[in-house]
Amino acid sequence: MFKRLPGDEARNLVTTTPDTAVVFRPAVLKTPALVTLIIYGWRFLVALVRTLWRHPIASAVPVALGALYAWHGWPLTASALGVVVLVLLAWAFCARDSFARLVGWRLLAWWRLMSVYCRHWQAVMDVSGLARRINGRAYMPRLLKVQCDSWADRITVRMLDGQAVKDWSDRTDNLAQGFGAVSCRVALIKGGRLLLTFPRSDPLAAPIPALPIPDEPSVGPVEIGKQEDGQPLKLKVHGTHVLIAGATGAGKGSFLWDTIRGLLPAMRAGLAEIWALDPKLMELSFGRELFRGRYASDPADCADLLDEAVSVMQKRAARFAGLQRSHTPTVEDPFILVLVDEVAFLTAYQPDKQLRQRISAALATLATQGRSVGVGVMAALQDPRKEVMNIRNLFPDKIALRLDESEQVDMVLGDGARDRGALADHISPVPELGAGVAYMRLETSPEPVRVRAAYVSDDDIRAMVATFTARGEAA
Ligand SMILES: Nc1ncnc2c1ncn2[C@@H]1O[C@H](COP(=O)(O)OP(=O)(O)OP(=O)(O)O)[C@@H](O)[C@H]1O
Repeated sequence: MFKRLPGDEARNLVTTTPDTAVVFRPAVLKTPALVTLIIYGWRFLVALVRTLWRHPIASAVPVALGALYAWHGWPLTASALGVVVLVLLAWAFCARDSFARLVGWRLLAWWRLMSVYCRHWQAVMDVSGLARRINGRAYMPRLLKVQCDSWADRITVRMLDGQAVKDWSDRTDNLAQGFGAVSCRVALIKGGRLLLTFPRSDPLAAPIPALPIPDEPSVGPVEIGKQEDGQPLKLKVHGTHVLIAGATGAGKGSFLWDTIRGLLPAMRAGLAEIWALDPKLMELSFGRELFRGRYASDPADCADLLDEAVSVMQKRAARFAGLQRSHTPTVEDPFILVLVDEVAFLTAYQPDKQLRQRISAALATLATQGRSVGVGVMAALQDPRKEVMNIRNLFPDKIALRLDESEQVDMVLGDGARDRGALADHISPVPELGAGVAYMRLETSPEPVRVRAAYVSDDDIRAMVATFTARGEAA
């Protein structure tokens, strides 16, 4: 009561529910002034000790300067302050990273705490409906900590007793607007504590040019773009299956071509093969020479290629049985990535029922048994509905580019993904702003991550073909 409504205010409060005549009048307990003073004194002492304990250096500097001023007057204090500032500047100049880690981000966090979060906390909590007033008493979620890095502010919050993560994830837009950020992400740290992430800048705002082809042959994770915190986006393709969904023009082709690009050295070394299915005849045909004959566009040929992949997979499984439980790529048993552009052409829109069933069965077999023997599937499609792609749950890793409807987000990324901040239906349809931008949900982490794939242009593909095919090697 003291904390929220000091003095005599509480006695004047009357709360009524809007639709009934029920009236709450808080019971006011008169507290002696001495008790109030002791409570405030105790709180002050606790806060002081906590500050000294948590920030010994930051506390020591003003104390030392104050002592210097008291004993030696302002000239010596001003000189000492100047020295401190110079040392900090020299540190920032010479060792930027350590300065940022130990001083810069902490100062920024303090500044953001004071200037943004403390200042607007009560208003944002009240207006967004996350604070509660019961019988005249205010219950406010507690702001515990603010941390900053080069990309975002991360705020640790203690929820009110009885609140659910969903209460917060339903209000991410209110929180983002309230604190002047473009978006807000909510993640549970432990029971009752949440981490709110407010990005301050967007490293994905501009298209990313094609990344250099790696020097070393590797089957991944393949670097294909950037994550929203500015870190490289490395996509695991070996030992998993990846489903990519996005509306037309969302940039699905970038994910396919970035992956091919990253695997080129491994393909040249014989450690990887890409088997390409291109029923739309638009995307992968452009670099078909890269696939060394493992390319099909006609549905019947696609079915044959898939059956062949199943047969390789089953032979491997028979050889590996009892000897090894996971696959290591070798020239004899390379990693095979079956790449399917617009898989719905084969599984849903294919008029020949027999062919459709054959293709669906082969894809399901690969997706259920392939990853431990080094056969992976990466499939792209526009329409993620179950009628179109009934095996979408067999893909452990999922990527949602721009989608037309909010319900499609959970269809692609799994239940609750949109509540956790995967706003794939909000990605801009303007290619410069939104093409290649996606939310990715991996088997190993339920939190969707916003990413952008690098753009592999037609010229890049031509250069890849020229360098990595017999034509290029002969030249
Ligand atoms: N990663 C990217 N960064 C920037 N722009 C991109 C990116 N990927 C694609 N684009 C732009 O968006 C356009 C559409 O891309 P793309 O053809 O890959 O989309 P898609 O999802 O495959 O569409 P569709 O399903 O119709 O084939 C491209 O022509 C290009 O201009």
